[in-house]
Formats: sequence, structure tokens, C-alpha cells
Amino acid sequence: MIINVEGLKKRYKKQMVLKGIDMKVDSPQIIALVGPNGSGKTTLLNCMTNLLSFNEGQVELLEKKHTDSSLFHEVSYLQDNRILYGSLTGYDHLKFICSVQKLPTSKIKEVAERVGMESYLKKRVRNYSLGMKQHLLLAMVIINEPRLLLMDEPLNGLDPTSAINMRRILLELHDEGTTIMVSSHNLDEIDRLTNTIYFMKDGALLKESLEDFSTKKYLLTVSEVERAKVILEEQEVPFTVNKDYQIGFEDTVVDVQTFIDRLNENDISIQDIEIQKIGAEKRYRELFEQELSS
Ligand SMILES: Nc1ncnc2c1ncn2[C@@H]1O[C@H](COP(=O)(O)OP(=O)(O)OP(=O)(O)O)[C@@H](O)[C@H]1O
Repeated sequence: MIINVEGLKKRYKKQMVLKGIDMKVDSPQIIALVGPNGSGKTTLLNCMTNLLSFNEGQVELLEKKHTDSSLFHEVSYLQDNRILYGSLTGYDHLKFICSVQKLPTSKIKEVAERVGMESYLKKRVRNYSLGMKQHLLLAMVIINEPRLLLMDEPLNGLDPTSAINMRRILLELHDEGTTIMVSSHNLDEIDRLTNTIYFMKDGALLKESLEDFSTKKYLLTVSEVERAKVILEEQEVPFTVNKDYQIGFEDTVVDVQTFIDRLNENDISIQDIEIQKIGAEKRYRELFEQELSS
């Protein structure tokens, strides 16, 4: 088991933030941790990595108790940039990690190239931009090639090029067998990274799996809506018609090409096809509708 969390409860004074979290991950994957501000994502990651104590429950990472100090070779945690030292350079930070992880310093150049920070590696961190600090944080957590990588808001402050680069690196690490758990508010980016999402709601985790998110919705604008509706009805396909007279159906319920062929046979022309991914944002809206409207 890569991650095994059972009945984890965490209270800050009277506020119960984590109300009994259970999580089991037994194969390498990318998992997103999503939830509104203050829902407990950072608290959960801090508890899992032994930076915070908790009130009840247990955590095992890579079959070891989360307090086992040997885990630091195999588990990395990207936290926010307040852990960085302004008076030190990026190189100094990476050299320190090499010394505690017993890695050759040749790794520094390699990882700096991988994240694209060679040009400012020797500058002091106090002169780094937010995005540059994120690059350094990323370099610091991947230099030891961890089996498990936990990341709290890694996309903060990244420009589109850096975000694309970060995504590429995370997907490469995943291909190499690393399990990655990433908290983020950037739902579009989450959609590009993974279909496995844990939503944090009311101190509990709701796991949403790949199947629920891999659907697409087609919205067709056709020359004759009423006749097109009859054809869909004949095929017993559930569909909707919106206020713009677009006919909508999900790709799981009908073979789109078959439907298009039927329309053509009946001389109904298709003027436009819009494809929507049913993704993290849609599910987020459903789960947190109340919070969004208040
Ligand atoms: N040290 C602390 N003392 C008391 N309460 C805390 C402490 N740290 C966090 N909290 C509270 O715990 C709750 C969860 O905070 P946490 O930072 O884990 O949320 P989050 O989901 O990571 O939020 P964000 O998306 O804003 O980063 C919040 O209500 C917060 O006020």
C-alpha cells in the first residue's frame, strides 16, 4: 500500500477540521486534492507527513508508519515557499538536500535543467519571483526521485509556460512510477493531470474516480431540431435541448458517428458541434453549490 490513512481526526482547539479521513492508494497514480479555502487540505498533508500531530487515527506511507524517519528518502513534500531562506541561493538549498539525502552534487545541475532554473540557480532566493520560488521548491522535492510526492498548491504563481512544464514533469514522474498527490484550486490544470480527485468537504474526503470524469458532452446545432429529436428518441438516447436549441448528449450513451450518419441520411445538416469535458469544475460546482451561492 502506498498510502493508508485510517480514521484520521484533527482538531484545532474546538474546531474539528478532519473528521475521520480514510484513504487507500495501492498503485502509482496522480491524485488531486480539491476543496474550498480552509477545508483542511494543508492540515491533511501536514498530518500525513508528520509536521502536525493529530488526535485520532493512523497513517502509513509505503508500508511504514508516517513517523518513521527513513521515509524522508522516499517521500517528498512540496510546501509553500515560506520554508525557503532568502539569504541562500537555489544552489545552496539543493546542496543541503544532497548532503542530507546522501546524493552526489551532480544531481543539482540535472534537476535545475529539468525544471528550467539554471539561469538563476546561483542567485539569492530573496531576489526570486513567486514562480522562480515554485521552480526551486519543485527541484527540491524531485531531486531524490521519491516514490511518493505530496504537493501543496504547486501551481501557485506559475505562468502558463511554467505550468505546462510542471505538468510535463509530473506526468513524467508518474510514468516513472511515482505516486503524486497534489492539492490545487486550478481545476482546469487538474483536469489535464488526472481523473482521480479527492474532494475535501465538511472534514471528510469524497473520492471521485476516473470513470465519473472521463465523459464528454456533445452539443449539436442542427438544421431541424424537432426531426433530430425524433431520431434520438427512436434510438432511445437520453438527450437535452437547451435554450439555444442545441441538442446535448453524453458520449457514453450513443456512438456519435452513428447519430451523425442518421442525421445525414435524413437530410438534416449539422451546423456546429461543441464538445464539453465533464470535469472537475462541474463536479466541484455540484458538491459546493451551497457555498458558491452564499
Ligand atoms: N495552526 C492553526 N490553528 C488553528 N486553526 C488552524 C490552524 N491551521 C489551520 N487552521 C484552521 O483549519 C482549517 C483548515 O485549514 P487548512 O489550511 O488546512 O485549509 P486548506 O484547505 O489548506 O485551505 P487553503 O485552500 O486556503 O489553503 C481552517 O479553518 C483554518 O482556519
